[in-house]
Amino acid sequence: MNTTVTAGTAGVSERQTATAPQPAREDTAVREGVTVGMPFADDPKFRLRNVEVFYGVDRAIKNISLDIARNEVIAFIGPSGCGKSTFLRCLNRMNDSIDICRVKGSLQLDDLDLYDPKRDVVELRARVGMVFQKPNPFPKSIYDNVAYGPRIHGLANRKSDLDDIVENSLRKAGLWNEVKDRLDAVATGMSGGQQQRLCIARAIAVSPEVVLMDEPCSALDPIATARVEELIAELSESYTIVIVTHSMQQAARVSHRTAYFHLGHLVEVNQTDKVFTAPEHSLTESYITGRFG
Ligand SMILES: Nc1ncnc2c1ncn2[C@@H]1O[C@H](COP(=O)(O)OP(=O)(O)OP(=O)(O)O)[C@@H](O)[C@H]1O
Repeated sequence: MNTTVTAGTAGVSERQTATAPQPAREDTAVREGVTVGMPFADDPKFRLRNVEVFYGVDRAIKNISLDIARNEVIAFIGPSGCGKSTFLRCLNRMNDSIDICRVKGSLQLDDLDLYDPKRDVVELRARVGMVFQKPNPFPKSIYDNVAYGPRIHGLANRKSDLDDIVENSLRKAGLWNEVKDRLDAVATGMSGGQQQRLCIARAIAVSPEVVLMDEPCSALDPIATARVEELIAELSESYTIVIVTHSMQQAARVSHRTAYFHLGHLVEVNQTDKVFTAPEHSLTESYITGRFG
């Protein structure tokens, strides 16, 4: 990661310096729109301000402001139902498919307004790819799973170009050696871990800038999980990665910064080692020490 993250209080002051004295441990109160730690970044990939998400009349995300730096891996953690997936899905407008869902606030990817009504969502999702909890390969061949996106986005003019994209994507996903002799085999016949790496290959085949991962290892065994975690480290050299995880060990292993969500609020964002060794907010501490969750 090559972007400086900065301290700040959402909606109040974005540009306190990173070296400003840290406040004493916050009490257990959550103050709406206030996030302790380092929620902001210089020259961020995503600039998200005063984001609120409603399902009907229920407010699932409550005035959250956050920057996501270029080429960082940021982990979203927090108790079940606190809004991690809802917030993640705002980043490539996955929530659009839920009729009762409404998103408010300012959400920018570079200088692009994500929620501009004229935005081409298919194009946006090519820039901001997604890997889901359960591996979901298409019931097609391994080759066609990876070639699907480049084909619909017209990224390859010749068969040999498409072959190159498929091979490179499978290599980056750490799967090439396992599948190069059976590219025509149906993808649903692979192991769960292989299927998830195939889904990662499929996501990166369209050269996204960001990969969103919603609990990508929850259906995998420890060996397949370790492989995907290694892959996240390798991919972070080229992509910005946002990962929702229930595993604090996983957040600690793979991410640069960790964001702690609580009842729709973003309570704390800090460098991952700080979150797990010296959290600033007492709610973060309670969660990481297992007092609730
Ligand atoms: N499609 C939906 N319709 C209505 N409410 C929803 C919908 N999806 C999520 N919610 C509600 O929004 C809130 C946040 O849910 P979300 O799934 O984002 O939380 P989460 O932190 O990702 O949870 P988990 O860790 O259990 O996956 C919850 O109260 C949930 O019930």
